[in-house]
Amino acid sequence: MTDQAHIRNFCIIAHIDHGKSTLADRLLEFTGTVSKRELLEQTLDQMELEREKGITIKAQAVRMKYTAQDGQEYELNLIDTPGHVDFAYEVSRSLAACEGALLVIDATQGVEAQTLANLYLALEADLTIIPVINKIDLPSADPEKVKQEVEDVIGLPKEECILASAKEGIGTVDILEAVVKQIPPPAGDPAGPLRALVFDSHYDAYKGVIAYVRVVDGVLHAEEKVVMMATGSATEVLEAGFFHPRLVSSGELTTGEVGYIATGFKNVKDCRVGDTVTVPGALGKAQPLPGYQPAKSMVFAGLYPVASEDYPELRDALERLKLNDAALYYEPETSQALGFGFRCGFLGLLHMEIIQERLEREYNLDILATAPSVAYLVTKTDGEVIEVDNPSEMPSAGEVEKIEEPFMDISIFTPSRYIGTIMDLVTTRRGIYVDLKYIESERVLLTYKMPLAELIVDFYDQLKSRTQGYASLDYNFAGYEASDLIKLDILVNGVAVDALSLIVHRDKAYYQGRALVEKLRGLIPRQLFEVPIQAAIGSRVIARETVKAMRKDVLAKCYGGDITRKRKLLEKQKEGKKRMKMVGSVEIPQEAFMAVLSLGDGSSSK
Ligand SMILES: Nc1nc2c(ncn2[C@@H]2O[C@H](COP(=O)(O)OP(=O)(O)OP(=O)(O)O)[C@@H](O)[C@H]2O)c(=O)[nH]1
Repeated sequence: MTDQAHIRNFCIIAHIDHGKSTLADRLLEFTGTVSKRELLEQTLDQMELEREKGITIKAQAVRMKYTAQDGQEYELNLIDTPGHVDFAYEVSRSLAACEGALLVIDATQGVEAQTLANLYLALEADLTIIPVINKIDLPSADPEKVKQEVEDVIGLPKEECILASAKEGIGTVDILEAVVKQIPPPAGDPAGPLRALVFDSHYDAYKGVIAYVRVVDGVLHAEEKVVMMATGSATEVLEAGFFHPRLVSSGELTTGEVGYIATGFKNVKDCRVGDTVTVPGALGKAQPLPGYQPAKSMVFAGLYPVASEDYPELRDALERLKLNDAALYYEPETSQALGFGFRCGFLGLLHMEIIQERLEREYNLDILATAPSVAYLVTKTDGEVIEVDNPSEMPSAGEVEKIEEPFMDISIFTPSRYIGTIMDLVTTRRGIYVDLKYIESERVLLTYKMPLAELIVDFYDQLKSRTQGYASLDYNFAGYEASDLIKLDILVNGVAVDALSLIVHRDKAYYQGRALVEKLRGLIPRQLFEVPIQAAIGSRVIARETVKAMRKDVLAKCYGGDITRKRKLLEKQKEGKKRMKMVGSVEIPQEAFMAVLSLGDGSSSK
């Protein structure tokens, strides 16, 4: 047990790639928590996918012992926060478990969109901020310029910046000393009723749900009965302890400490991020810790097995993923075109991508995904308000009074030479200009309001390509607003394909309809007969293209001679078929369902 005066709880926040994980590794190594060799096995980012994508998805916590220059030993808890905006709520809960944050800024890049986004979250959580300018070993590092940015943009005195190289271990001691001296110790009530904040949780096949907790008041003991204040779920703590960096069972966690409890719950939904752990006796007396929010899906898509007999496997896989991911939402859905599948809700596009990849890689499933959609609020003429997250379920125009869609506040950091092309991009995406602020002579912060539906259709890729990768983006939900939206149907061979319907702005409907049928003509393979592809609003066809009938047998090319070539060709064809769906009498490939994602903007400058 450590008294609160000798505990420091902190996290590292940074823009992607500014060196958060490398700095964490250096701190763990310097304090002897892990050896260099163990570090190679990557301790903080555990999931394979995280490593490959180079991002941190799940927050975790590690305890270190550090003897400071004042001769005293401190317990330092480093809480790792997810780095992507899709997981902003999880970030905010991890921050709520800390008293301070190291704000890492790349000395060659300066302040970026997520540096500020994370900083604001940290300030909201009332954390002490220690600015660290990292990568000063690089020849292109310009620490003086970045210091000035810290003063001008972030508002912290530039003298407070610690210069560091996480790669070479420069500045490590300065950082640890600053953590001890500047970050306040926890100030909970040791005698009060138990209150512990769940800032992350995951499902473990042997121990059930493991919750990562910060004890705010009181003491948490193993074998004690506990209750979750928000969900009401009750259980007995099977084990309590901390990460060092592997699980160390310690029997209890005292006031101010960070660690884990094995809850025995079978599903993370019993033990949600943001919930408060307490003891049954304190219910009604102790207030829940502030900030609990159920996860809210922002992006929706249909997931269908390519082979319909895989449906039960897909259901089981989603069920298992959900055990570990309270933010994943799904329900059965039937599409005329695609058969039986699931409507899924995700926190954002990255979340969706991760789930899709896990289904394919860990569960070996071939999945067909429909284009992502947002949730629309539709007021019908009879006054009823419904939520529609699947374009094919949009009521017909005659029944609709108004449609509201989610808008986001977006901020873009960019060198000023790209202002023109970004403005152009954002405007074609129905963005509304809010502000332009010079960060320094050649860098600006642009803010806009923009529909989420426009953001999820390759906006980020467009932004990156138009700015040679220099711009950085951050966004937050702003609220629902009414827009002039209509449903665009796509007919293949005279049949409306429900999974290809989309909701578009009236002004863009004609352009998007044209672009989509043109694109589909290139994607839908030739059949034995001619296939018309049409875009329609209600019963009015606004665009048409035709896929010509197939003329030659593909094998004709081989002159009937070389059998191995023939076999190769057939195999290649089979491969190409993997992600095809028969819709009526026409085969439609996966790419067709995603075609809407790469339609471009109808703007000239690319
Ligand atoms: N030269 C140099 N490279 C560094 C330093 N710190 C980190 N890097 C490199 O920068 C890259 C990104 O570092 P990470 O620690 O993975 O960055 P991160 O902020 O954790 O990234 P995310 O997990 O994606 O948020 C890696 O290739 C590191 O090796 C440094 O001090 N000097």
